[in-house]
Amino acid sequence: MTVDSKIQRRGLMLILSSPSGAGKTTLTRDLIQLGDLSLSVSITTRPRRASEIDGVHYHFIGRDEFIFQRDRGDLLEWAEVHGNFYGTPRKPVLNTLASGRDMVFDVDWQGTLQILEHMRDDAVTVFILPPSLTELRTRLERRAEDAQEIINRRLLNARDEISHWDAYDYVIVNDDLDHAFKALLSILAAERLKRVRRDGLARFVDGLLAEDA
Ligand SMILES: Nc1nc2c(ncn2[C@@H]2O[C@H](COP(=O)(O)OP(=O)(O)O)[C@@H](O)[C@H]2O)c(=O)[nH]1
Ligand SMILES: Nc1ncnc2c1ncn2[C@@H]1O[C@H](COP(=O)(O)OP(=O)(O)O)[C@@H](O)[C@H]1O
Repeated sequence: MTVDSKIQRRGLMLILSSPSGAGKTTLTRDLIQLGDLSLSVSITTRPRRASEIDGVHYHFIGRDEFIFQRDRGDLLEWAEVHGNFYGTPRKPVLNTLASGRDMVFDVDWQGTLQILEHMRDDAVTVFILPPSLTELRTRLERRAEDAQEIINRRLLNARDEISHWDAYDYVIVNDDLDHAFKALLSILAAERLKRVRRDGLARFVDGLLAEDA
């Protein structure tokens, strides 16, 4: 471990948004496999897809339970997307960031704006664009996880989601997956080095200046 990498800092919130099918879940999965970021597991009222595991991809809950948790103030943010409720449990986020570990969030533009309102300094926002809407349809159909009617609804919502692209710090066009992933890693690497995040820097510099060299 280098001296630089040992300087203490608070965890950051890497927030990814995109229209459905642009590749957020794939990019998030690849990031988590690196092992040094945690995924914020949302609660949702959406039915589970065949490939999804309860508690890993989402916590799948009923509408009444969602409203109960929301009204009790358990959520950092929440939104209704494609007719379902989604929300980010607050406690795991605050604990993880305080421990210095970074977190990845897959939330829509409404959730992103709510997080920015309260936690701007911790957040890094990235919008993922598809190379074209035709390719977006192809990806949703090839993924084959949703009924045609649900795919159509997601495509209809895509223009609205995309219209919020300019609220984000970074934008990546996910044409080639490898290229998009590398771009994401560059963003993460640079953001981890930001002076304002590194609480331990002042102490390190004090130590440097006090040295009797
Ligand atoms: N605001 C908010 N949006 C979420 C949350 N979890 C997921 N979403 C968004 O909900 C939308 C639908 O997600 P999902 O049902 O997994 O479908 P997919 O995007 O087609 O894989 C996406 O835009 C997600 O980013 C959350 O906790 N809060
Ligand atoms: N760059 C890419 N080129 C081709 N297919 C991709 C690319 N990125 C993702 N996909 C595929 O597109 C589909 C939708 O991706 P997914 O990550 O589920 O999107 P989202 O989470 O944004 O809805 C998946 O089948 C995924 O394997």
